[in-house]
Amino acid sequence: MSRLFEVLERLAATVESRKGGDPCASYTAKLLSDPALAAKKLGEEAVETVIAAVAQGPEALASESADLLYHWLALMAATGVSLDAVAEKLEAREGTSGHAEKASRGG
Ligand SMILES: N=c1c2ncn([C@@H]3O[C@H](COP(=O)(O)OP(=O)(O)OP(=O)(O)O)[C@@H](O)[C@H]3O)c2ncn1[C@@H]1O[C@H](COP(=O)(O)O)[C@@H](O)[C@H]1O
Repeated sequence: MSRLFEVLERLAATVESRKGGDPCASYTAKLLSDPALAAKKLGEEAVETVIAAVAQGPEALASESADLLYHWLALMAATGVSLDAVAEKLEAREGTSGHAEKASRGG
């Protein structure tokens, strides 16, 4: 697991470094310059991940998951949502069962 986090940390830094870059030279810069495009691409990658999970097997799922995580990092950077803000949300949920949280909303 720590290998994934190390890769994600490097990738997040690379994504940040593309801010203000040339969209013709960098696909990441293209996503960062257009949050709607970044959101659309994330949606596509999410669907492709689901298809891989239900119909294509572990290798495809790993590959689509990598696409998904890259595009998610790009969307966060494109919209200015810090990774710390996401971490804060996850931390606040630690120890709370999803069932209990849903019940507290009357679900
Ligand atoms: N991890 C990735 C990564 N994963 C996927 N992709 C790109 O995401 C795109 C995915 O689009 P699709 O699957 O829809 O394929 P497509 O049909 O060719 O794309 P579209 O024409 O629809 O945009 C492809 O162009 C992939 O190459 C990535 N592009 C970049 N990175 C990382 O970002 C770094 C910086 O990249 P640049 O900003 O392009 O220099 C790279 O060194 C990598 O580490």
